[in-house]
Amino acid sequence: MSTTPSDSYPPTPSLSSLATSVDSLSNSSRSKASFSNNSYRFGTLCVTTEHKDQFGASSVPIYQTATFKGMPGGQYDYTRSGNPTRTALETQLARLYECRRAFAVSTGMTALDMIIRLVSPGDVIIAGDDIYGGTDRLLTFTKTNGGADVRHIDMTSQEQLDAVLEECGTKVKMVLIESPTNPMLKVLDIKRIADSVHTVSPDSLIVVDNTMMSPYLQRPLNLGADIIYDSGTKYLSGHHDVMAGIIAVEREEVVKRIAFLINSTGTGLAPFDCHVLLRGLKTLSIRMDRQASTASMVASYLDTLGFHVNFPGLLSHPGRDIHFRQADGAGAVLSFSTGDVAMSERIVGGTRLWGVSVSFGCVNSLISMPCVMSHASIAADKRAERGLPEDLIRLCVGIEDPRDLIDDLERSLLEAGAIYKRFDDSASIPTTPTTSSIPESAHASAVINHAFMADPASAESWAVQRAKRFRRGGAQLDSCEEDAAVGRAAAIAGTADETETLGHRLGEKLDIQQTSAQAQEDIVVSAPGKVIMFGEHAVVHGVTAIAASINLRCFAILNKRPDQCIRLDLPDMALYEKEWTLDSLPWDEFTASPLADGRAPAELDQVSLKALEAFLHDDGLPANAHVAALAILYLYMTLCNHGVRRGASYCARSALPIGAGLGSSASYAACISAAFLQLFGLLSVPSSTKGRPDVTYPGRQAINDSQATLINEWAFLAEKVIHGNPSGIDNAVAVRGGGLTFERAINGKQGGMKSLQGFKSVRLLLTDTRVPRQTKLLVAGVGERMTADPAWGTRMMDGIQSISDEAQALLTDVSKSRGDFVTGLSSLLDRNHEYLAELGVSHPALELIRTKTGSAPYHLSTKLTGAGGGGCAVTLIPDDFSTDRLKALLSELRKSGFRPYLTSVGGSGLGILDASTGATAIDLDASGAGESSHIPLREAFHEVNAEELETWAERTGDWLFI
Ligand SMILES: Nc1ncnc2c1ncn2[C@@H]1O[C@H](COP(=O)(O)OP(=O)(O)O)[C@@H](O)[C@H]1O
Ligand SMILES: C[C@@](O)(CCOP(=O)(O)O)CC(=O)O
Repeated sequence: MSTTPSDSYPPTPSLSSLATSVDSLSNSSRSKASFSNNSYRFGTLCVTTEHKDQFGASSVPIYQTATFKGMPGGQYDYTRSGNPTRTALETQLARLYECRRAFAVSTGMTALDMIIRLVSPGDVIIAGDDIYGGTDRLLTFTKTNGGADVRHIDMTSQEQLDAVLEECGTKVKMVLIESPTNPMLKVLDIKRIADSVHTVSPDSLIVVDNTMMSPYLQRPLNLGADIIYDSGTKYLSGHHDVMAGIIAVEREEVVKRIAFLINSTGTGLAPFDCHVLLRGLKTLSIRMDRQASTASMVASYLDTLGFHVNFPGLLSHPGRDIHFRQADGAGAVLSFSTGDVAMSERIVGGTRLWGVSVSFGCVNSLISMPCVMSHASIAADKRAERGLPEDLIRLCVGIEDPRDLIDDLERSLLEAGAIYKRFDDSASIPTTPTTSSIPESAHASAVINHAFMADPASAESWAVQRAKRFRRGGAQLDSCEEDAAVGRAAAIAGTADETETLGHRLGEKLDIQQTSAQAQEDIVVSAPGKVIMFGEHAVVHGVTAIAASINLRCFAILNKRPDQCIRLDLPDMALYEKEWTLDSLPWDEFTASPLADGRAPAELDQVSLKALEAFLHDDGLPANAHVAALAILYLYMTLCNHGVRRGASYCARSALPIGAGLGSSASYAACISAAFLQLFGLLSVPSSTKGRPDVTYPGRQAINDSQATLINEWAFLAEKVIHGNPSGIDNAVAVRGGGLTFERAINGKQGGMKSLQGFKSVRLLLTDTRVPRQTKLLVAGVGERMTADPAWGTRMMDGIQSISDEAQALLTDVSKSRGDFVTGLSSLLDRNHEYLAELGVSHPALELIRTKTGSAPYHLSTKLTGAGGGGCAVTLIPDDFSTDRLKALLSELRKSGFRPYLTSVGGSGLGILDASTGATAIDLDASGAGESSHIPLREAFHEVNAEELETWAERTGDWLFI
C-alpha cells in the first residue's frame, strides 16, 4: 500500500465537476488509502483520522458549503464533486477497508444503484436468493427497466452457480453476494465464488454487500471481490442517526467509473452526514466486540431453549468453518424461527427493550419479523420459494447489558407461550464464586459486570444455564427439535408443578431415592483446587514446592450408558452435550493403553495424542474446551484399550475460577481419573463408611493410599494433556488434599512429597486478577529462558530452593512464636515473588495487587500463586488484622476490578460419593402431597448454581475421601 504524506491532505481537484473528480483519482495523493502508520491495528485506525486542519481542529470540521471560491489550482469547487469533510471520511474508510478508494454516498441503496449502473442491457447479474428486500426491489427494477438479466440462485450451491456460469459464460458481468446473508445468516464462500466466476468471466465484477460484518470483521477485497458496498447507516455509524452508503474499490478502472457515476448523479454524502459518520467510525470496533459477544450469548440462550437459530457463531451452523476462514467474528445479527407466525408476532410485539424496527447495526437492540418488515417487498411466493420462513424473527443485538436483553426476551417468550418455566426464576443465576466469609457487597455487581465483559465463555455459560430453566412449548415442534429441546434442558419426568424451584427444594431435605441398580449408575467425584505458597515454576525444574488444598472444588458426574456413545458436558467451557459414537473415535491410530495392572503409563503416547487432537480438531472447539475434551478422551480411550469399551456420559463443573492459578486443571484431571477408573472397574471404592468406627466421619481416609496413588498417576496423565510439562504438584494436592511439600522426580533425582500441617491456621486472601493466561505457555516460557541462560537459571532455582527450605523449617518449627512465624512467612512470600517476577511470570495486575496490599494502612505481603501471568495473588493475613481493615481492603480490590476472597486451606483431597448412600434422583415433591416427580441426579447436578455445588454435594449423600 503506498504511503501518502499527511500534509498533502486534503487532495486538490483542479477542475470542477466530472473531470475534477475523475482526474483527481489518479493524483498520487489519492491513488491509495494513506497509512501514516500501517502497523496500527483496526481499533487504532478507527480513532486516528489522517486530517490536518488549518486551525488544528481535532475533529474533522463540517464544510457546510455548496460551492468553493474558484481559485486556480483550488482544492474544491462544488460539493457535488468533492468536499473536504467527505474526503476525510472517504480517506478514513479506505484505510479501514484497506482499499484504493472508498466513496461515501447518501444511502446503502444508493451505493448499490451506483454499482448496478455498471452493467449494460443484456448483461447477466447473478444474485443470491436470500438478500435484503431493498436489494431485491432494485434488482427487479433493473431487470424490468434496464434490461439486465437477473438470476437468483442459492449461492451456497456450487452446482447452481456452475449451471448459470455454463449457460451464460462471459455474459455474466456482475455477481452480487452477501455473507452471512440477511436474514437467514447463510454463509457463502466468497473466495470460491469469486474464483469460479472469474475463471469463466474474468471481467465480471464480484460485488459483496458487507453490511452484516463491517470492515472490522470482514474485508472481502482480500478474498477476490472487486467491489464492496456497505450500508453506513448500520454498524459504521452505529447510532441510527444518519443514512449513508459506502463503496470500497481496489481496481483503478472501477474506481474511475464509480467516481464518474457519483459525480454525475450527485449522490455523494452531504458534509454534515459525513461528519456524523466519521464520529461513529471511531467506536466501530468496540461496539462490534460488545454486540457480537452479546449476540453469541443470545444465540446460545435460544439454541439451548430448542429454537432453530441461525447464527454463524454456533457450533451447529453449517457454514461456521467457512465463515471463520473469511471473517474475524460472527457479527451481531441472528434469526430464529418459532414454528408459528402468530407466536412470532406476539414475541416481537411483547419485547420492551428490543425495539421493533427495521435496519440493524445500531447500539440499541432491535427485533423484527423480516417477512412483514425488511423483506416485505419480496412477494410472499418468492419468499417461500427462497426458503424464508414467515415466522422468522430477526434479532439485531446492541450494546445494552446482555442480562437485560435476555430478561426482556425471556419475558416476551413466556408471555407469548413460546417457553414454559421449569423452575421459578427466583433461583439465582450462576455468577461468581462466593467463597468469602465476608458477605458479598454491592461491589459484587460491578465484579459481575466485569465478568460479562471479560469472560465471554462464562457469560455464555450463564445464558445457557438460564435457558435450562425453561422448556419450549406452544408451537408444533418437529420431533427432532423437540428431542433436542428436551435433551438440552433438564428432563423432568412426570408432570410436576414446574413453578417449584430446584433451589428451594435443594434447600429442603432431599428425598433420596435409593435402588441398588440405579445407585450403580451415577459416579460422583470431586477434588479441591490448591494454592502454591512457595516454589511454583521452580518445582517443574526439581525445586521443592509447598502447597495446600483450598475449599473450592471441581465436581463431576459420570453415568454409565447402555449404548456405545461417549458424551461430554463441560458447561464451564461452554461445551454442551457433545457426543460421539464409540465407533467414530480414532481407534486405529490410538494405541495408548494402561500398564498390565491398570496403572497409568508414565508418559503420554504422543502418536495417540496427535491422532486424538486431529480427530477433535474437526469439531472446531475453542482452545480451552478442546484441551478439556482431549484430556477426558485421552484417558477414556487409553482405559478402553485395557479391554472393554463402555459408553458413558460425563459432566464436570467447577466452583473454582478456571485458569486463575488455583489448580482448576488438576482438580478437573483428578475427577476424570477417579470417575473413569471406577467406570472401568479399576478402582475399588469401599461402600458406606457409616457406622464404621475406624473411619472418621465424613469419610476421611476412606480411600486407601494405593488407590490414591493410582488416582494420582492417572490424574497426572490428564494434567499432562492440559499442561504439557507439569511438575505434578497440582494433581498431588488435588488428590491428597491438605498441605504438602513436593519434589518432582527429574534428572535422576528422586521425587517425593511430605504432608505438612503448619499453615493450616494461616489466613489467606486470594485475589483473582481476572487476567486469563495459560499455564502451559508460562511453564514453557520459563523453560526456554533457563535453556537460553543456564547460569541465570541455576541462580534462580537455588534462590527459590533456599526460600522453600526456610519455609519448611518455619512451618514445622513448633518453638517459634506466632508473631515470628507470621513475620517470617511474610518475608518469604515477598522474596519468592521477586524471584518469580525475575522469571518473567508476573503481570502488571499482580504488581498492582502487591502494591495495594503492601502499602499503608495494610502492609501485607503478597505473591503470585500458580503459573502467574495473571491469575491469582496470595496475601497472608496476620491474626491481628482487623475485620474492618480487611473489609476495606476487599472493597478496594473489588473497585479495581479484582475478585478477592478469603479461603481456608488444607481441606479434604479427592472425594467419591458413597454409592450406597448417594441420591440417584431428587424428589421435586418433597411435601409428599401429590404425585412425586424425580429429577435424575445428573440433571440436578447440571441445574445447581456453581456456588451451591458444595452444599448440593453434601446433601446428596455421604462422601468418601482420601
Ligand atoms: N470445570 C472444568 N471443565 C472443563 N475443563 C476444565 C475445568 N476446569 C479446568 N479445566 C481445564 O483446565 C484448563 C485450565 O488450566 P490452567 O490454565 O492450568 O489453569 P488453572 O491454574 O486453573 O489450573 C482449562 O482451560 C480447561 O481446559
Ligand atoms: C507453574 C506451576 O508450578 C504451577 C501451575 O499452577 P496453575 O496451573 O497456575 O494452577 C506448574 C506446575 O507445577 O506444573
